Amino acid sequence: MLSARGVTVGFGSKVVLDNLNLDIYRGEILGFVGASGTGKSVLMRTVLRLLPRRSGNIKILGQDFDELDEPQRNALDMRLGVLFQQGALFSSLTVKENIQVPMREYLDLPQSLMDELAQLKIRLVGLAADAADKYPSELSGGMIKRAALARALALDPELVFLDEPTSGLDPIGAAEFDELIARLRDTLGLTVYMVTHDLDSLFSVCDRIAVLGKKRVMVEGTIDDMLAFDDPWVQAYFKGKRARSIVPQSGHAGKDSLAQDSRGK
Ligand SMILES: Nc1ncnc2c1ncn2[C@@H]1O[C@H](COP(=O)(O)OP(=O)(O)OP(=O)(O)O)[C@@H](O)[C@H]1O
Repeated sequence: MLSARGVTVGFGSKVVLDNLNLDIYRGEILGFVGASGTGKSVLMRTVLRLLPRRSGNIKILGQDFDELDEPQRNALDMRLGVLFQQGALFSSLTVKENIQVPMREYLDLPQSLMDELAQLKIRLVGLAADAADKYPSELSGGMIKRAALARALALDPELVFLDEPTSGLDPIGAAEFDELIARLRDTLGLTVYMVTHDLDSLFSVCDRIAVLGKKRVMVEGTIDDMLAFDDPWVQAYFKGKRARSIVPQSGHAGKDSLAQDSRGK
């Protein structure tokens, strides 16, 4: 679904990502972690072409944006969904209107059909029907995340990018959001790229984890791969006090067995 090779990104004299490689496979939920300021958001924005890269190439759904013309780029963009940090909803638009923004941008549909589609997405993410006409300021943090997810799903994408989707949610709200993501992956066949600091999310819903450090993906794999990886930050993150309360520290801990110990289970 995504293949990044030799990606280098910087600002002035500062190199943030250096010769980074990353793969995401169809149908998986990939958890992307790394210390604050290591470049997780920069990579996501680079993949989405919101930031330029200095070198390397990125293929999404088998296609390289650089080799596409404008209509082909739009067609590829429509197959991607994005949930930015804090939801990034337009504050002057209702939930329904926010969900319809990508529809207006890419499709030419009658208003009545867009209204029906927006209601469908609202129900899909577990919001009440009357959320449609509310403004973001009238929503709780959890509702904002769900509304933003509904907008990310507006065009039935195949690959969804989530930037810290559970940050700011209480543990129960975060667990429910994780379950929603897993259910949507199972029912819609989504592939999910999820930047997160949330250990519970990593242990309960992610199929694989990639760790960003030293300006590249240091290690990709299962929790067992993380536990076995010899790097001080990775060891501290996955074997630290908080992690120990969630994840069994012996090897061979599959995702299912991990899930039993995770938040809310
Ligand atoms: N537009 C920009 N111009 C200059 N520097 C930037 C820009 N965007 C990001 N950076 C720098 O790139 C580095 C990586 O930032 P980024 O936001 O990707 O970190 P992150 O890993 O997502 O952090 P966090 O987990 O705290 O969200 C930081 O040092 C940041 O200051």
